[in-house]
Amino acid sequence: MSHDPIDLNPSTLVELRDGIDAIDDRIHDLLMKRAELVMRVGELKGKGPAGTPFYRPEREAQIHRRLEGRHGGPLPVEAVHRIFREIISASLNLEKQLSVAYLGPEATFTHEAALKQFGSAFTMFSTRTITEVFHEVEIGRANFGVVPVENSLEGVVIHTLDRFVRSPLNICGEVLMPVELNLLARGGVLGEVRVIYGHFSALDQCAQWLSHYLPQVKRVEVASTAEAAERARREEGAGAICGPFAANRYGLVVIAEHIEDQARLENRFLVVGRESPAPSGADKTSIMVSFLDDPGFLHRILGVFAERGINLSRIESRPTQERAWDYLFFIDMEGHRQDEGVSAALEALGALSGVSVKILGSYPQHAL
Ligand SMILES: O=C(O)C(=O)C[C@]1(C(=O)O)C=C[C@@H](O)C=C1
Repeated sequence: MSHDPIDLNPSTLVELRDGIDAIDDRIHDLLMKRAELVMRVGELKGKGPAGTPFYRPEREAQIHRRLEGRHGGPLPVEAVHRIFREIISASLNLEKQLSVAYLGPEATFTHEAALKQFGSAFTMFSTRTITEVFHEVEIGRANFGVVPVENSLEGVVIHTLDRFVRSPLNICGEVLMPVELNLLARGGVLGEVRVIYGHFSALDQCAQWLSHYLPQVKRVEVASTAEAAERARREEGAGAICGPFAANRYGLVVIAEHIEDQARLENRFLVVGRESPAPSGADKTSIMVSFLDDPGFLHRILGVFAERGINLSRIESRPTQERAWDYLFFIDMEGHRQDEGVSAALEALGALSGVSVKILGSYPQHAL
């Protein structure tokens, strides 16, 4: 492809728009060329052994990290990530059509996380519970599932951890999303709000703001932020605490932005599936460990990682659901199970008598 150089210093509106048209033509041509290459990648995968994965989160993470590394210019890097998310999503759709189940209803934070991970070319459907997300993937009705696992204020989502105990699925990815909570309603006037609907954690996260600005207004707990938005859409004088994503979907007006009491809240979600991503260069590994209720055992387990200089990013304990007072530990560490240090630590852990280890997955650290 040879092109005329694009004039970056035009002076009139017509010339500026001519320049934009010329650039759009090139972007369009290049997108089609990229799609042709991706289709050839898809053909190679199709000829590979049965079960060769089409979705390659480690490769996608590398693409995003590489772009971030070369980024410069007026567009924010988040916009670049969003654009490439969609390019990759549409490209993968040429290789294979894949589906994703997420904890619904529509317009929840988990839905937003699923779109952030997979883009909009995937077939997506919601389920009512976390267990159903796992089930849909386990029986093959969805290729992947997205579930919440951690909220930086409320802590861990126990249903998700508990479900891993009896699920054959792997963790294939994580999505981190800053929490933005807004007050929404059909009309945009604070003084007209008579009742506020919200998920219990959203109400909790905004408690100070609500007490200060709307001390007399009744707060009603509902099952999800999406349900709160639905109620606010139907009821006169009702407000809902939701993210901006729900505001668009339910046609509500934002009355107040960022009403969360604590800045920089973050939610973490997991992608579950049957595939095991290859190393991406910056990965995490999650495991589940159970051991005899013996003094010093936890110390020995943690020692296995400390001796090898492996950084643990999270440790969470849960009752085993089998015997009272027996505990399971969920441990996240930096590195991929194929990395030398992590693989040696996992081997040493498995060799400790009285310890059983289940590897839940190695996956790229959140890239965007
Ligand atoms: O590199 C691959 O394996 C591809 O299929 C190409 C591509 C892309 O568009 O760049 C598409 C989907 C994969 O999840 C990763 C990357």
